Amino acid sequence: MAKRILISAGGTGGHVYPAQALAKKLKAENPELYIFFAAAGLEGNQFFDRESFPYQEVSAGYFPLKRPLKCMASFGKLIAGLWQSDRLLKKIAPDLIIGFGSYHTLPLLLAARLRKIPYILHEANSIPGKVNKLMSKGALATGILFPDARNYLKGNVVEVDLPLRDTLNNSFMTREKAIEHYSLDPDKTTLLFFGGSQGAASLNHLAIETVSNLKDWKKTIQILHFTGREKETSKIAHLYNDLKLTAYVKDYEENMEFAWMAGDLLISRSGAGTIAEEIAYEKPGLLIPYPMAADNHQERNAFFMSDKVKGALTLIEKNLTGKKLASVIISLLEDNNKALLQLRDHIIQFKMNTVRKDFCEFIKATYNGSKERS
Ligand SMILES: CC(=O)N[C@H]1[C@@H](OP(=O)(O)OP(=O)(O)OC[C@H]2O[C@@H](n3ccc(=O)[nH]c3=O)[C@H](O)[C@@H]2O)O[C@H](CO)[C@@H](O)[C@@H]1O
Repeated sequence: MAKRILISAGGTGGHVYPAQALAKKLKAENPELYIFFAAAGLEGNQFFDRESFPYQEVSAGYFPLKRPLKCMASFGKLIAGLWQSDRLLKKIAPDLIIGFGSYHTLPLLLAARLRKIPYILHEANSIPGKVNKLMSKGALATGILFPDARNYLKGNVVEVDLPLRDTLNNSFMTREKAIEHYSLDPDKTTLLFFGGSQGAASLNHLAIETVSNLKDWKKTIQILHFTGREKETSKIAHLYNDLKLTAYVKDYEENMEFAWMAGDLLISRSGAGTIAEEIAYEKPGLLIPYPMAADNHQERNAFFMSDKVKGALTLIEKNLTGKKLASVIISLLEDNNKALLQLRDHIIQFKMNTVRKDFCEFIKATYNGSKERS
């Protein structure tokens, strides 16, 4: 197996969390392994744990084709990033590079290709981003989470899992412990609201409008809400309080294992990480895709969960009001959560019928196979 691995991932939690989870898993299996992180946006990144791994910031820019000035500035950043990456690769001399997509990783992958260093990609979304589309041809392999992504990629494309943070594999966590942690009521159904790793102002607004229409259900439901927005947290907590609803509200949950265990119905964006965790924890969801996501990939992610897994419903934001969302929630909770439990059964069925390669094992097998062939 490779002795020196460089991982490139930057940006939001959806990219950085799985990259770090993979690094920790590889390192736990082989403490001798040298792992280095490099990408744009690592410095100051709230999701990247700068204590755990050596890293270097690399310049990169994105290319919004309708904004030529921005593209020109990005081109300068890309050239600078290529130069930095080339110096870094010379210094670190990795045997293998693993890229988690997005423009943050482009200079490093281009430099790897020029130096003929092998690389493996991970694509978490149903519709891959431009960098993975461009770079998949020269990759040893690309691991995908959603089957549809295959249609956009070249080379060896294999379905794998999304590495989850080790805290999410806590087998000692129970619903009782999690409910107690938030001082919630074990007999109520918990609606879990959050808007991805960065929060979503429109989802926060919708949550308020929705629960205002659920007043008659306050003996049955309670709310767990991570706003992602410091400024909005206390206002939202007060509103739930005024509605006399049992609720726990905070900006951001670092220990999502509590949230996933305490939640009974997820109401969130449809980022890849959210869906992977939703399946892992067998939690039915109401998924409201972020309408501005590149190529509308969140909508395709959500459709996978609602149409293939049948463990969630996809609700399109532009057609959605709090009243409508409340009526969907009620339809799931009627008859002692009958429809909610059906959604959960579908997730369990899906898990039983789906075997996914572990991305960590896949990397080792792919790298070793390539060495034997060369
Ligand atoms: C706006 C946008 O383009 N978002 C993208 C971004 O989403 P985003 O960064 O929101 O990522 P995901 O939905 O993939 O994952 C969210 C992660 O944040 C964690 N979490 C969330 C709230 C909280 O309080 N605490 C916490 O730890 C969740 O447990 C999960 O691990 O990357 C994803 C993976 O490429 C894409 O699918 C999304 O489309």
